Amino acid sequence: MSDASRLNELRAEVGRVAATPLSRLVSADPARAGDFALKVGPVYANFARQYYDRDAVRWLFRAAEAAGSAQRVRALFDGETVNVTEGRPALHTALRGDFSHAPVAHEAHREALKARARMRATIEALEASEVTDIVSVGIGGSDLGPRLAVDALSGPKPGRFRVHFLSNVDGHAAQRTLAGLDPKRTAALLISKTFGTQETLLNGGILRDWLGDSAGLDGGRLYAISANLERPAQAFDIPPERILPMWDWVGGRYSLWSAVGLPIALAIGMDGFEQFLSGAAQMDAHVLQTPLEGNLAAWHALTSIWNRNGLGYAAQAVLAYDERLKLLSNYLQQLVMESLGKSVKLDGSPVGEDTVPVWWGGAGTDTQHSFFQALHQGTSIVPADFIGVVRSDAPYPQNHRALHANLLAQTEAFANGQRSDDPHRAYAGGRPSTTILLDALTPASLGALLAMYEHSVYLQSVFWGINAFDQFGVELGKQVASKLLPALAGEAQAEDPVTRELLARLRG
Ligand SMILES: O=P(O)(O)OC[C@H]1O[C@](O)(CO)[C@@H](O)[C@@H]1O
Repeated sequence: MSDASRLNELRAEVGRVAATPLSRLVSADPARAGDFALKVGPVYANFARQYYDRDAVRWLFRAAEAAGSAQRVRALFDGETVNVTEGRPALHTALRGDFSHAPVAHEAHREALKARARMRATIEALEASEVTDIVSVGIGGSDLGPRLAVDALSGPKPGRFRVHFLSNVDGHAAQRTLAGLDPKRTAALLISKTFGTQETLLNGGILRDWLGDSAGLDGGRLYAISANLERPAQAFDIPPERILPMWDWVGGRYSLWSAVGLPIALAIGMDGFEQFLSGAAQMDAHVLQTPLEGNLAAWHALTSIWNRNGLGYAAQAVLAYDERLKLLSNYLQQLVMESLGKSVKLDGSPVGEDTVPVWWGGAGTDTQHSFFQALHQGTSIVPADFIGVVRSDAPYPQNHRALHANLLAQTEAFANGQRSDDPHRAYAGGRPSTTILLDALTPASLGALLAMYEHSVYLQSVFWGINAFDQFGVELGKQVASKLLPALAGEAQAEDPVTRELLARLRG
């Protein structure tokens, strides 16, 4: 079926469904409250408040089947060249489990195990040293996942190490990160798949100089994690035993499961990191082995397609009702928007449908007091993923009950709205949401949740026929920035007249 006829069919489904308000769809079919829900290990997800009905869901699964979803998932796990524009596989699943007999995937898993052994040895060496603080230097995929997991999983009691993150090229970031740290008790991890990223090289240089002589060949407190094993040695004199590998078959935003996750393992221990991987592997096994209709990632992906292409919603919110998950939306922004922010298909032809919506979010209940007004009464409808945690280890049960009350209240209010004779006080309702609940926030449940999102992203890319694993869109800005560096130093002029004017202002 062509993209155009698929889109026409989808719109016909939407036209039929949208004739009935969301609240009435639910009240007419109350069994959907349980039927539109799945539980995979520690992750429960309920899609009953999405604005579709059973026939629409059936249509979505048929369309996903026709797009070859099941075969493409197998191809991902088998290490086929799913990243066609860069000619390589995307084997993040091999970092978590041995799912395939295909030699390339199997070999990748063996490499991952070897790297894990090196991570463990590195942690033991650091534990035996006087180091108390770790500064993780990296950006994008070399930062957001580890930063989220460390923030989410570090318990209330201090661990063996305090882990800090430095990403932004703005020198204030380095200044703030280093303030209060003792170079003699700090180790730095320079994390960069390419080891060519401007921010990481500049901040890495600051760390090397700040650590001073003791970080040199015999000091042992400057580490690198990279797929480029030569550059850290050349540019930073880091010896091979302090360079941990990653590989070109892992995308940056899918790399937190590799040695890029060393900050996580330092914060929660290597055993905790292994549990994080096991949780992801549990989700992998589910996604690989479960037919689409019972497949959590497929439900999530098809819901996103319905909201984007069917209902035409241009934004998506992720609202974590757990303070420890406040960085989840930052992480998902890169995962989703860098993967799906494409307008051409694998063969270079234009995509026939809209692709990724704008993803953003934050933590409830704070966000209720910032942007929820617009979500309740604004003219744009923004579907939302609400994430909650069933069991809390916080010592204030009354707060946890209040948190849950707010989570439930918001999804209900979004869906059902409330009539009023006063238009200012009326709530239209019809705002769709998915509620995702983790049994508890543990390394395993977080791993499973993030793997679910990864697979949802991949399945959306399969539906649209786009490549989820390249990111050429971010290159142009980098190229222009490097051309402008001489102009900022006063050694050249900018060609673009507006840039010239702004440059004059910036140079004072
Ligand atoms: O790990 P690296 O090579 O420093 O790249 C950092 C990030 O830069 C990007 O290439 C683009 O911003 C991301 O995809 C990547 O995660």
